[in-house]
Amino acid sequence: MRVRGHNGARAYSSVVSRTPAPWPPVPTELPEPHPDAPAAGTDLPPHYAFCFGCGDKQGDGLHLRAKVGGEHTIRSRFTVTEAHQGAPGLAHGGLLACAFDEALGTTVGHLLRKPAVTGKLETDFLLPVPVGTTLVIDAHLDGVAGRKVYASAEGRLGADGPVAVRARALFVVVELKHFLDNGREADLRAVAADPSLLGSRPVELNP
Ligand SMILES: CCCCC/C=C\C/C=C\C/C=C\C/C=C\CCCC(=O)SCCNC(=O)CCNC(=O)[C@H](O)C(C)(C)COP(=O)(O)OP(=O)(O)OC[C@H]1O[C@@H](n2cnc3c(N)ncnc32)[C@H](O)[C@@H]1OP(=O)(O)O
Repeated sequence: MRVRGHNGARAYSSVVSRTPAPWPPVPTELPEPHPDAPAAGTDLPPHYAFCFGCGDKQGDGLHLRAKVGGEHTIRSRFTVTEAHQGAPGLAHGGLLACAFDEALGTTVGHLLRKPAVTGKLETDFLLPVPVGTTLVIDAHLDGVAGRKVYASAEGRLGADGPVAVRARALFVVVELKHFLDNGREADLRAVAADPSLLGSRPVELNP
């Protein structure tokens, strides 16, 4: 059914339907884990100390912590603090989306051992997430089609709580050049001077 948006633009109601589209949207393969992929049970280090999602050097960041689950899964935890509010006592939806971007990106990066960036991220917010909650996010690598990598996740209010947020994303594998060409020079130099700022990297970064 066709509907009109508030600005008169023509749109399809299916765009905002709760009925999920097929996923992954294209034929994919599920690769064997990379030989250097961390084993089940491994606690993963922050991938970049200044990352808003996982970095130790971002005071009000999300401080997501991730642990490898099965061959294609990673479990992340994120505790919502006062700094993450959107409404009184409730997490901001954009920050929840950030947590899923991080959890999904960590899953793709660590299991495939390739640099990839988010091309598309969809989120379904099912329940409000109160300050003080630890969101437990189980992310799954769903399939690979060339450079395109599909992953999905659900987040619970505590390990055994109800599902509050679901997300799925397309990541696109890129060369390291992507970061070197586009990153701010001062930050690239800081990483070159102190490689420990990058907790995980497939190759040496030497700008
Ligand atoms: C510093 C080194 C780090 C290395 C680390 C590596 C491993 C270490 C382990 C772990 C890492 C751990 C954790 C990571 C944690 C968190 C991750 C957060 C990730 C982010 O937060 S990252 C920031 C936000 N992100 C961006 O900043 C991207 C901006 N963007 C671009 O840079 C380009 O846009 C790009 C590169 C995406 C594509 O550009 P491009 O020119 O290379 O390729 P192209 O356009 O041809 O797309 C190729 C195919 O993807 C399809 N495609 C693309 N976009 C699509 C869309 N939106 N919807 C549907 N399909 C799409 C095309 O349709 C085509 O499909 P097809 O091949 O079938 O035609």
